[in-house]
Amino acid sequence: MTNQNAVASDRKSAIGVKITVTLSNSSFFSRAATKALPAPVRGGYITISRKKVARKPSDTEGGKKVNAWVDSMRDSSPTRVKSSASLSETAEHQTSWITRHPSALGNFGEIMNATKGKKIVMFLDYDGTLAPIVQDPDRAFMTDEMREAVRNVARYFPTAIVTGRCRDKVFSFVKLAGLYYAGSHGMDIEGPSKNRKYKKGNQALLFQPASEFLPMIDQVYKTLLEKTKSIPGAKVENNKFCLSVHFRCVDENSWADLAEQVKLVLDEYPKLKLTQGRKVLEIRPTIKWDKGKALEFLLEALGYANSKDVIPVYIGDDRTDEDAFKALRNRGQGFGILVSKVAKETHATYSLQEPSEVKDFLRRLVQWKRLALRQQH
Ligand SMILES: O=P(O)(O)OC[C@H]1O[C@H](O[C@H]2O[C@H](CO)[C@@H](O)[C@H](O)[C@H]2O)[C@H](O)[C@@H](O)[C@@H]1O
Repeated sequence: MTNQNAVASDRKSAIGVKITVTLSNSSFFSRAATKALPAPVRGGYITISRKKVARKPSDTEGGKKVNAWVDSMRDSSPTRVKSSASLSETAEHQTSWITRHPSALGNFGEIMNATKGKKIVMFLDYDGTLAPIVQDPDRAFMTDEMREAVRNVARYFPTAIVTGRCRDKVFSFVKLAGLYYAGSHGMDIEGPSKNRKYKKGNQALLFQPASEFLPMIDQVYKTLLEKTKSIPGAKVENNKFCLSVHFRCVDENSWADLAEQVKLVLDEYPKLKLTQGRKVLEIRPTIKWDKGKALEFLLEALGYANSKDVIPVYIGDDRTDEDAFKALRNRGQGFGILVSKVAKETHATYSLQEPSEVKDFLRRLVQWKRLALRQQH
């Protein structure tokens, strides 16, 4: 592991004064998976159906790549059940999936029994988890009730928002101080510092392992805006250390064209890579950093890197959240909860159907904690 340096800054934020952290050979970077993993799970999502959609000619490597992105994006956005899958097969599949990934609400007692005497640390994805998926990414607001649930959870448990979004943007949605915010898929982490290693007076933690990529990301953002402006519905979002190219409002027949434009731009930047989310292609630096690494980093910053008494709980809905679910499996500690109504291959242990169930889960967690505290006194 090379050093991960962030630039010192004295810019004030809602959370406090930021400081730089320099991590060198931190144990969590090199920790091998020591605990047995459950049955291997392949990444990605189960394809429920197919729809005819315009494809690029696939006789070139580039064409194949574009087709693969488009197919994969459709597979990762299984919003429609198609006639090709018989209803009974689908129902059977769903039942078997829910048996493997039972409801975190239905199994709340079992989960809480496993956490007894241990410190819960909460990790929450934003889009599709705290806020429902909507057409316009700029209007993906969380409800006041959800905000209240998160505020209460954070009163009792260290809580982090881990998102692909720009950190400032997600803060403007969540509007809660005292939490950790890991934006740009964990490439921009800020929050209160508990670990003395990271603490200097009242200063907070700031960790930006991809800061050297900022000028490149800005350049690509401008190029992508230009190259995609003629495709109706296409939207490019600047998430500071990464970019999102949105397909949600683009006609499916133009998906291949949009993907092709992204590919042509990306071809010029070998230090950037592409990942996929829900009707979105995400461009990010090739550094080995993701939501799983962010989770490990935050546990270390909280002083729990090697603790046996910590239960990290990660709730997320997207493919990029799988890195965090995997990190928990590798630690043999805590559990992931996938937010999904449909069967998806996942490393998460439990499931919840939608953000309103996430809110119910968070509320029950707070009630349980309050009861436990009352019983202690
Ligand atoms: O890590 P997350 O918090 O889940 O962020 C992932 C991406 O979420 C946003 O896009 C998604 O939500 C939008 C609003 O509901 C929706 O319109 C879009 O189709 C989804 O992909 C966000 O806009 C992206 O920048 C994030 O990368």
